[in-house]
Formats: sequence, structure tokens, C-alpha cells
Amino acid sequence: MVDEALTDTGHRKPPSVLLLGAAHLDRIAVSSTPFRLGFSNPGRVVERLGGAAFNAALALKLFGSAATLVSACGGDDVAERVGAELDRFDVVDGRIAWLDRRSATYTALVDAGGDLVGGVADMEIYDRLTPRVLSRRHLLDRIAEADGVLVDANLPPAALEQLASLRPRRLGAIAVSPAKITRLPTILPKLSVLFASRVEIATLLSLHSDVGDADLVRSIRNGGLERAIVTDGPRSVLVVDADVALRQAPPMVAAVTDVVGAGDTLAGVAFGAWLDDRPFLDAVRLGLAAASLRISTGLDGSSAEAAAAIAASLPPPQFLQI
Ligand SMILES: Nc1ncnc2c1ncn2[C@@H]1O[C@H](COP(=O)(O)OP(=O)(O)O)[C@@H](O)[C@H]1O
Ligand SMILES: O=c1[nH]cc([C@@H]2O[C@H](COP(=O)(O)O)[C@@H](O)[C@H]2O)c(=O)[nH]1
Repeated sequence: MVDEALTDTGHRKPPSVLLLGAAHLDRIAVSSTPFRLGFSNPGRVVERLGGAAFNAALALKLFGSAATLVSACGGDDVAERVGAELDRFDVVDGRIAWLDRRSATYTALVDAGGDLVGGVADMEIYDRLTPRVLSRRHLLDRIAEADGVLVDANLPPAALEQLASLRPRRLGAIAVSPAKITRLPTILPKLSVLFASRVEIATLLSLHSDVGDADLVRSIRNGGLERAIVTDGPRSVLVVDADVALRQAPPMVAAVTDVVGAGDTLAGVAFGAWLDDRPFLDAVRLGLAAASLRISTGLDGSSAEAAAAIAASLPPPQFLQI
């Protein structure tokens, strides 16, 4: 029998992932002393490319998947820089440009320990990714052909609903922020997996942020979600996979540079590994290892191998009877 997942050379074909969402410029201001809210803090500002879908796309690609990114950009230098970086990483560039508009930016304040103090998302341009714009024939074909589609909640609600109604083979979503996760409620039953932080999912499900695991797991299931990964910074993640619920500790990170992009990296790597037929928990453990590299050394061509070793040495999960 011919295995269609094999290429001419006998190697497995990498999973193909279509990502839809944000790709833009991040400005990250890191305080060099403990952050004093309401005051001026000494520090340094770094600029790098980011956006939830962009971060996930690069991570996916570095971990062996084929990635195509659909986003919105203006006619400016940021758009060119994003394009150059997608080329460099061999991510297929499916962005739609509005030449008379500005590309999006994200400005974050980070404290001396690498944690996020807060951020401002200037991202009006993503509202242009309407259902009509996303109905172009070649895009519909890409959605139908992809092994998985990963969206972020920067897309307007109507676009998210339309994508979900197209029934991609597997549909993952990245919550992005407490402000944007509120765009997801109507598509929850159509998601194969949701990646969210604890505060984001509590907002989505109208729960108190210190809700216990039993109530959280029940609410996730009652909300119609089949699978969810709930992150909580350095603390263990909650994994719900149909009727299995568990907690998995992430790797310890001694020196965090900044945590911006950790969740998207976890989402991209875990989604790609799952599409590559790994058991879901193994895919999550690999994603956690990738996130730990992203926030310490950064990701590069050697990260997939390094992450596999880190994932293998993680403590076993703790299964919850809920
Ligand atoms: N301070 C930290 N130390 C160790 N790991 C961290 C830290 N912050 C984040 N991580 C890792 O990144 C993952 C996502 O981080 P989190 O901050 O919860 O999400 P987001 O980046 O979406 O806000 C965590 O599950 C964990 O694996
Ligand atoms: O409304 C938004 N805020 C923030 C982001 C992006 O989220 C990323 C960080 O996400 P996290 O740390 O949750 O993985 C940054 O690159 C930032 O640009 C985004 O796409 N949309």
C-alpha cells in the first residue's frame, strides 16, 4: 500500500499549516530595574517582528512544518521587514496589503525579570480581513488543502466565524489577549484546540481568575471545546483533551530575557507536532520546551533538537479525575 504521507524520497511529508492573523512590529521596552508603575524606569527598547500568527509560523517552520501566513499589512517599512523575514524563514507569504495604510504595531513594557507589565496593540488594519476579503478563491483552496489551520483572535469575529464554517481539517486558535478572546465564543465547538492563558480563558468563560481546576475543566467542556491548553507563565499548564484532563509542568527557565511570544511559540510547535501525528500530550510537551527556549536563548535552527531533549526530561503529567 502506498503511504501518501511519504515523499518521493521516502521521507514523511511535513504537515502543512495555514496561519491567519497578526504579523507586525513589536517594540519591547525592558526596564533594567524593578518596574515602578506610574514612574519613569531606566531600560532599553528592542524592536523585532512579532504578532501571534507570525510568532507561531516561525516556530512551526523551525520545527519542521510547512507554513503559509495570511495577514494584513500597510505600504510601509514594517510590511517590507515582515516580508523579508518570512522569506528568510521560508514561510509562504500570503499577506494582503493596503498600500495607503499603516501596518500594525505592538508596544510592550517588560519588567527586569522579563515579565510583561502591559502592552498596547495598534492593530486596526486586521479589521480589514473581512469574510469578503478572505473569500478569495486561492485562499479557500489553501484552507481546504491544509492539514491544519491556525488562527489568532486578531481577526475580526465575522472572519473567524467564516473560517470555522469552512471546516478545515483541524482548526486551532490562539487567544491573543483577554480583550480579543471575547471574539471566540461562537466558534468554540468548531475548534480542534484552543491555546489560551489562564486569565484569557477565565475572561472567555466568565470565571474568576483563581477558579479551581475542576470548575475550569467543566466550563471548558460545557463551552463546547474539545481541546484546550491553558498556560500560566512559569506554572504548570492545564491540558484538556476530550475526557482527559491533566497538568504538565513546563521546563524551568533560569534567566528569562522577555516572555513576549512564549504562548504563540508553544501554540505553533504543539499544533505542528500534533498534525504530525504525535500524541497530543507529547506535542504539548514539545511546545513547552520550545517556549522555554524562545524566552531564554531565542529560537534558531538547532532548537528542534534541543527542545526534543528538554521535552523528554520533563516530569510526567499529573492526571486529574474530572
Ligand atoms: N517566567 C517563565 N518561566 C518559565 N516559563 C515561562 C515563563 N513565562 C512563560 N513561560 C512558558 O511559556 C508558556 C506560555 O506563557 P504564558 O505567559 O502563560 O503565555 P503568553 O505568552 O501567551 O502570555 C508557559 O506555559 C511556560 O511554558
Ligand atoms: O492584540 C494583540 N496583542 C499582542 C499580539 C502579539 O502577541 C505576541 C506576544 O504574545 P504571547 O506572549 O502571548 O505569545 C507579540 O508578538 C504581539 O505582537 C497580537 O498579535 N495581538
